[in-house]
Amino acid sequence: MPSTPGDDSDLTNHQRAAAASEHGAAYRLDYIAASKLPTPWAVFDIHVFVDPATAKEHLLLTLGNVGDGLPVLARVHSECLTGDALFSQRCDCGAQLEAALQAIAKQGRGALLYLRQEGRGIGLVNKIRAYQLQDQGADTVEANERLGFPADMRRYDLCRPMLDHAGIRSLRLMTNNPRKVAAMEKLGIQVVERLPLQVNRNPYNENYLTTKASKLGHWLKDRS
Ligand SMILES: Nc1nc2c(ncn2[C@@H]2O[C@H](COP(=O)(O)OP(=O)(O)OP(=O)(O)O)[C@@H](O)[C@H]2O)c(=O)[nH]1
Ligand SMILES: [Zn+2]
Repeated sequence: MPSTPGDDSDLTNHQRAAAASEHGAAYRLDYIAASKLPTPWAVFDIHVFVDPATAKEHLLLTLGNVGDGLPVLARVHSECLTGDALFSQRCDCGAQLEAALQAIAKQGRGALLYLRQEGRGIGLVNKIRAYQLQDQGADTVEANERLGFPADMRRYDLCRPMLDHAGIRSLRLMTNNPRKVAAMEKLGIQVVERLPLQVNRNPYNENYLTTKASKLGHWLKDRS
């Protein structure tokens, strides 16, 4: 298992988080603070939480009254520094983030959970290592496996304290990932509707998206 200083991923975080929620106990996140987050599309409320098991910060953006018991238009988004902040076209993350915030703004009500689970949980350093293997011909799943990681190491039980904090019990979830829908339902969060979020298919992410559909089970149509 590769491990370097600054490698924030990985089995260590995963094991710490798993230990923290052992025996079916509710996952614990500490709520720290909230403020306003003006974006080009709406002024969101931003809430920051810290995971005491991993010291990772996780964010919840809300818009409007989401604690009224009605289903909430929502996106559960895993961190992708390259896509979300650096405009990478290797994946669809940045475009999905923007589209989700725009959809919530249009609705005037909704929530976005920004989970610091970079690289499907393997961390930034290992994601770039995985990209290097992909440059040599591996697909996104094979690259993870060659590095000694499972295809997807993310966990979603940390969503529950964030949703509880906002009083959210049911979702209209924007995702193409069946694991996210199943994970929410396992947490006791009802998914009343699953909304596809297919944006920015391009020559650089064509293979990545095809592999997501064939190996990770994503609901993706050929064209977006
Ligand atoms: N290990 C690895 N992670 C990647 C790669 N490309 C993108 N990622 C990560 O994959 C994750 C994508 O997360 P989400 O945007 O929540 O997407 P998803 O779970 O595929 O499902 P959707 O809800 O349909 O978007 C992020 O953590 C990215 O950093 C890759 O090639 N290898
Ligand atoms: Zn990405």
